[in-house]
Amino acid sequence: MHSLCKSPRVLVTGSLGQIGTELVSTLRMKYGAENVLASDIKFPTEKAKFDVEGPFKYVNTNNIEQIKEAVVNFRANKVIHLSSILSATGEQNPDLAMEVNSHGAENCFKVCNYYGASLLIPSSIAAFGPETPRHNTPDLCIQRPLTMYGISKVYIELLGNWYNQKKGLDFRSLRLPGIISWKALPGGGTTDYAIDIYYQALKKGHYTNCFLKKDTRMPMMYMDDCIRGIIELLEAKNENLKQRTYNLGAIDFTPEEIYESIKKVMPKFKIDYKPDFRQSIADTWPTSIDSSCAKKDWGWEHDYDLDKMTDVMLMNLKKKLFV
Ligand SMILES: NC(=O)c1ccc[n+]([C@@H]2O[C@H](COP(=O)([O-])OP(=O)(O)OC[C@H]3O[C@@H](n4cnc5c(N)ncnc54)[C@H](O)[C@@H]3O)[C@@H](O)[C@H]2O)c1
Ligand SMILES: C[C@@H](O)[C@H](N)C(=O)O
Repeated sequence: MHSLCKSPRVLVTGSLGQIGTELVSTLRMKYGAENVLASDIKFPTEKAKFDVEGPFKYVNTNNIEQIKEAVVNFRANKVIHLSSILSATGEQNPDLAMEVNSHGAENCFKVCNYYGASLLIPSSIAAFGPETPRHNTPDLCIQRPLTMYGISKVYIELLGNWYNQKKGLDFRSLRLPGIISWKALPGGGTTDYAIDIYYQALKKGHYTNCFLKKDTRMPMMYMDDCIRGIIELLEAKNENLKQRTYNLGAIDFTPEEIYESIKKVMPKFKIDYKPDFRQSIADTWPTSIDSSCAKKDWGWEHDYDLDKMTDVMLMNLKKKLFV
C-alpha cells in the first residue's frame, strides 16, 4: 500500500490556481521537488508557473482514470485536491460548478480510499449560509449555504466524515476565508475585491466599482498564513484531530477598512462602489469565524493583520507591476 511509504509523495490537483501555485512551491522546498506532483487542466506558462520547478501532469479531476493514473504512477500517499470553481463563477455556471466541485471531489475520495492515500480538500466560509450564526461562527453550527459552491463544500465535508468513519480514510479539511496574495490572480471568488483593490491602487490610484458595499465584513487571510495553515494541518498527528474539518480564521474587514489601510500608505487613494450579484452571496457568509478548535488541536495562530498585509501586498505588487 502506498500509505506505507515513509517520505510524503504528494499529488496536488488544480495546482495552477491562486493557492496551488504557492502551495506546490512551498511543499517542494519542504519535501523535495521530486516528491510533489503538480497537476491541472492548464499547463504552466511564463505567467502561471511555480517558483520551484518539478514534475507536472495534466489531470482533469472529472476523469477518475486520470487521477488513478497519477496516484499510481507517482506512488502518491497524499492528495491535496484544489481544483474548483469558486463562488461567483459557480453561480454563473452552476452545472460546471457541480461537475468540478462535487464530481471531481467524489473521484478523489474513491481513488484515495482505494489506494490508501490521505486526502486534504480545503472547504470555505462559503459552506455557511444565512441561518448560520454570522459573528465568530463556530465549527459546528447550522450550514445551509445558498451557492452551488457552498453546497459542494458541505457535501465534501460530510463525505470526508463518512469516508473517515466508515473506511478509515485520513481526510482533512479547513474552512478557509478569502485568501489574499500578490503572486497569482484569483479565479472568480466573492472575496476577490480585496486583491483587485491593491492592483487598482497601484495602477490607477482609484478603485472603481467595488462590487460589495462599503460595510460588508468578511473573514480574510494573507496567503502566507493560508499556506502555513494547510501544511500544519497536513502534518498534524492524526490522534490530535478531534474533527475532520476546521475553521481557519485570521482577520476580518470591510471594503472601507481595507481602503483606509491602503490610504495610510497612499493618502490620495480613492474608492467608489457599485455592488452587483456578489453582494447577495457575501450577505449570506459569516463576518468572522472562530478557529479556537484549530488552535487547541494543532496550535493554529495567524500572523498577518490588515496593515501588515497591506504593506507586503503593496511592496511586492509594486515590484511585480513596475520593475
Ligand atoms: N482562494 C480563496 O480565497 C479560497 C478560499 C476558500 C477556499 N478556497 C479553496 O481552495 C481551493 C483552491 O482555490 P484557488 O483559490 O486556488 O482556486 P483557483 O480558481 O485559483 O484555482 C483552481 C484551479 O483548478 C483548476 N481546475 C478547474 N477545473 C479543473 C478540473 N476539472 N480538473 C483539474 N483542475 C481544474 C483551474 O485550472 C485552476 O488552476 C479550492 O478548493 C477553493 O474552494 C479558496
Ligand atoms: C471564500 C472563498 O471560498 C473564495 N474566495 C470565494 O469567494 O469564492
